[in-house]
Amino acid sequence: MRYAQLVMGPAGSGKSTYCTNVQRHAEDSKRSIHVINLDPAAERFDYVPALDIRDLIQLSDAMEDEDLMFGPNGGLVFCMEYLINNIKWLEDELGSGEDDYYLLDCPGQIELFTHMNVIRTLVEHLEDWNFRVCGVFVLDANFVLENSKFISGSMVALAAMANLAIPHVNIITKMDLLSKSSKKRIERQHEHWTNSAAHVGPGESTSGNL
Ligand SMILES: Nc1nc2c(ncn2[C@@H]2O[C@H](COP(=O)(O)OP(=O)(O)OP(=O)(O)O)[C@@H](O)[C@H]2O)c(=O)[nH]1
Repeated sequence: MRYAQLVMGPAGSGKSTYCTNVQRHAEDSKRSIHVINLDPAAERFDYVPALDIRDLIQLSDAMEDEDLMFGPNGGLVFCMEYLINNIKWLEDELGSGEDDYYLLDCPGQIELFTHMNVIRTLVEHLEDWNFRVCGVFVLDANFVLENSKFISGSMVALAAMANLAIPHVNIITKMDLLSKSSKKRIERQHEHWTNSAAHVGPGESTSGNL
């Protein structure tokens, strides 16, 4: 069995930083976690990638093609579909190791996860190659401080979870940038949800205001 975390979330939410820190944490405890860059538009990241989609295709390849004439979003979707159409490249690069652990650092285009098939197809391939895949949805702490952003962030995470149908974990990043009082508010609310969820019965609902 092999393991993979599909690290997704809006642009700039902290996906690459999460991958870097998890990889470093693993190194500190003498374990090896490989990171794959799946963003064909990535310019820089601090981890050492075991694999990089840019060795297969880069966003500029799609955008500079005079026949395709893609803009940034269309170009990115084209690159991800190109990966799926050339999935043998990924299969060969991954080889057939046992107990390997990978983090897949995905692009920030949220539609890839919420209502397109491309990432779901990628997950199906990984499962065929004996991977157990978990979704890790990374969300900036600002998304949980304001009610409207909280609803939007929760809905996007939920849509990704429903579309991909794999075990799913949400992670709030940039907590260090919050004031003490904002952190306390989030902690209080989290406690409220955890307690409510523990006591809620079938057909009942839980609610709370931030
Ligand atoms: N203070 C702080 N900064 C963070 C944290 N996580 C990420 N950042 C910063 O936020 C910025 C974006 O982080 P990335 O890890 O590149 O975000 P990303 O989701 O990979 O971005 P895209 O690949 O563009 O979608 C960088 O400047 C990071 O240093 C965090 O937990 N705390």
